[in-house]
Amino acid sequence: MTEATGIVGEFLSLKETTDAEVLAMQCGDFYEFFDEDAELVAEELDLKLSQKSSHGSSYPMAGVPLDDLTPYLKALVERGYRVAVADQYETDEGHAREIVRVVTPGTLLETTDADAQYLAAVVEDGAAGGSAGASPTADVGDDASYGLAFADVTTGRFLVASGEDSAETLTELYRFDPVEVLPGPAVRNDDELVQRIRDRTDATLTLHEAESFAPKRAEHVVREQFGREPLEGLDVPRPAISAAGSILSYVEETGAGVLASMTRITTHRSDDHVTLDGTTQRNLELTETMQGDREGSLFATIDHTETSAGGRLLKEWLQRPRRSQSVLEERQQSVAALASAALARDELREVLGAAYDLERLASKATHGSADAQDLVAVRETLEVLPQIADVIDSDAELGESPLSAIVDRPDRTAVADLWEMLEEAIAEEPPSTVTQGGLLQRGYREELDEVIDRHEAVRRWLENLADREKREYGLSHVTVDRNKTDGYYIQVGRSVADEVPDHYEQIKTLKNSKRFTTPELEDKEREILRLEERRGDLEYELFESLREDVAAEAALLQDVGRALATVDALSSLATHAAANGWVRPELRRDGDLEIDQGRHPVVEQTTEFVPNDVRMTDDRGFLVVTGPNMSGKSTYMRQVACIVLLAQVGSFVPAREAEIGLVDGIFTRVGALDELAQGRSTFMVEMSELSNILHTATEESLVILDEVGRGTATYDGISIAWSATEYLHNEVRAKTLFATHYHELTGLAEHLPRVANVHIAADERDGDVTFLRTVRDGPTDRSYGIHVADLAGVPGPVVDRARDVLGRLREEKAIEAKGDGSSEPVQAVFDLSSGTMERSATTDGGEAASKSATQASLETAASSETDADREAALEPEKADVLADLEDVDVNETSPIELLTKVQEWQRRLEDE
Ligand SMILES: Nc1ncnc2c1ncn2[C@@H]1O[C@H](COP(=O)(O)OP(=O)(O)OP(=O)(O)O)[C@@H](O)[C@H]1O
Repeated sequence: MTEATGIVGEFLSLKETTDAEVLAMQCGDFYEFFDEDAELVAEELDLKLSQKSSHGSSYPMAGVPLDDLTPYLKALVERGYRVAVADQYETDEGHAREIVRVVTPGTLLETTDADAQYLAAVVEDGAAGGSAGASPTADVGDDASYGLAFADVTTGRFLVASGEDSAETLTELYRFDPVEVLPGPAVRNDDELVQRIRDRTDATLTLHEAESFAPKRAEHVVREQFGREPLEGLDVPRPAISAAGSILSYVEETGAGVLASMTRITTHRSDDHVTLDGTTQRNLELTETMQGDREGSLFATIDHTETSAGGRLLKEWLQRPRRSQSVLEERQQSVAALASAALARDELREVLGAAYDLERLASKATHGSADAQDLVAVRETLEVLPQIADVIDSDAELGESPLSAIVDRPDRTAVADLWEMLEEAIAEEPPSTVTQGGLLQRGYREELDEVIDRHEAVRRWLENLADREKREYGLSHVTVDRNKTDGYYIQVGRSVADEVPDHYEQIKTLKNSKRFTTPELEDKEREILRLEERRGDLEYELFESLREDVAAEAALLQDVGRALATVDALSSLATHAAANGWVRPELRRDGDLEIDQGRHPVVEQTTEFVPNDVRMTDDRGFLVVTGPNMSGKSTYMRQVACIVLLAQVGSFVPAREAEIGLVDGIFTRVGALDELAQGRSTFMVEMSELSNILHTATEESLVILDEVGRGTATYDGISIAWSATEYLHNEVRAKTLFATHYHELTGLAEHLPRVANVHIAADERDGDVTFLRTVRDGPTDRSYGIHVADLAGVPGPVVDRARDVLGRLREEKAIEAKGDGSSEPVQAVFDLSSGTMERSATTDGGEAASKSATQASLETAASSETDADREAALEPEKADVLADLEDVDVNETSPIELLTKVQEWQRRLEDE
């Protein structure tokens, strides 16, 4: 193919200069895509493809009108493409084109989504040594530390953070859920970490130039942006500065033009926040359900915010619960005041309804994309602040709450000044285009008023010209109009065309009329065109400078936006609390948890919920939760986690009364639906999550374990569950709720002092199980697994036999409990491989226990004689099934396999 020249050639050579996947190049009134790019956008965006020939070759071409680029850009970026935009400008020699912006997921300003849109950078601390080629357990134990920076170009938020190891770093990343991540030089070579970032976030990974991460250069860039002082006050770790510097250089390089909206740098300290890893956020369905729906998540349930900024903040609170009692109590005070002031709260929410997203508007103003309507939105939102303050002041309780300080934080005089400036400047209902005039108020600038007056005068002269001509020359059928080719003209009906005065110059003859001009009309035409241009230019100039004045107040707008969002988020919490009978929890430092009549915040919305108590104190910090399938174990445990989390958001909680010991982290290990979808082994995931918890949780953490060990053969499963319990109890000492089907674990309560059993009660009458959903102390007293088999129609003899087998297994399987030293361990030994009891050779106590277990097993064996008789009386197929049942080694078979076997037996029995 010959080298393309002309427009296609220009496109292809511009494309070579960028690493963006797609280039949109302005050609007059269109943005065009050529060649492969055209094919790609045609495919992705359903655009019509045409052909453009250049130098004997033909190239695919697609285009969108100039003003319509935004939605296409957005769609491409949301699909993960980086899109370069080249604009056209005039030069002495004609047109030239230049790439002005590369739009990427993290620098997309045109978002319509209310969520924060973070661009993140992750840098490994060089001093700590490389972790490239980290082991699969890099989640824990590797010694590299990391620096992180997060920027939201749509709101100007800029934060730095650090991660002690890769696990903490991933937790921070998940907390901010970035849309784009810039891995630093060492991080990008760490396949394991990169893979984990990909797994745990939906972010696009972008390789930004390595030099921008260089400590000296990064520090310089950061100081240029934020000044010297904030950095010194912040005590930001070195790799976090590198991360911050690279983000700033990236934002600058991609041409988003919003650097000025990044007015402050703040540190996000993980110590201030409750550790909440990605798995836990998913398990507790914080912002989306396990199925990925927003509806049904905790956030969707409690979100009654009126503004998108308020919703964004509330979500941030949920994702980043706090640990400081004073911060939380301050929020609680506001929620309490708002919850009891129903009328004032409604009023506040109504006023808030008129507020726009000021943080976003500030970014648009600095970027130069805010139009006059956006500035009206700024003005109207600034009005909201004093109105909110008035409502708060008018209610005694609200006035005394921290809400007053929240609305007083932004500089109210500066707000009033900015409001006044906009009020005087912007027209009442300006158009959305900024180049066609009508943007500004009369009286705003004398110079503009003069131009407008003259423009209006000429316009009126032209408007009245037809009437004047009719009157003066006695002409009927006269109109005055303008079009592109003829300019202004006087049009006279053909019948009277001969009666026109001499100074009329004919310019066109039409079928029924003739068009004329006059020297005076030509003068006026020149004048009006000049004035139109002048008015447009002047208005745009004034508007631009006004927009710059607004952009200069970005920090103020962010303050006001934040204050309004805070009031909105707090009102939302109060609204939900009032509507659902939630109470203010008492926050405690001693770690005790006492929830009276607690409910699950989401499940209670759709179900007649049976409230339950929770008591976890120093002497019962580990609850083994048992109960039949579907009885409500998971719900109960998640309810506890959600209540603690809500309390650490500053919210009220669904309970009659609650005392919440503050935690430093919430860890959960629940089913692994989503990992299954990613094709990873369930059991491997289960174990790496467990390992993570055992390493990371502390005495101040809350741990929720649902069915640990289920993913492997029963022996392994019980052993792991058992030893994890001992470790959590003895070493970690975290407050733990552990739901299990391994009845064996309930025995631990007798040997480990802080372990207590609770069970979810079920009532059985006439063969039917009724789930009572009530949590009671003590273990379940029967095996409902077999009961479920019974309910499912497994024949009576099989069920009976299963009960016997179970009874034997239980009695024989005594396992030594390893205590924390404060109580005597019980010792009994069951030879799992042979299925026989052997005497323990260790302690006296052990021998005694062992003996009694042997005794019990003998008794069971005796009673099974009758079963043998019963077997003999069965038909052959039933006997076969029974034989198979006996052959099954329960301890070497996973529950899934067992279930499959039961199904098969059922089928065989039905076939009979
Ligand atoms: N306290 C309650 N009041 C009313 N409904 C409840 C309560 N607790 C749980 N439920 C409902 O009971 C059903 C089963 O709950 P859950 O999944 O927690 O049971 P489970 O014991 O964990 O089951 P499995 O052992 O099979 O995992 C759910 O539909 C849940 O909404």
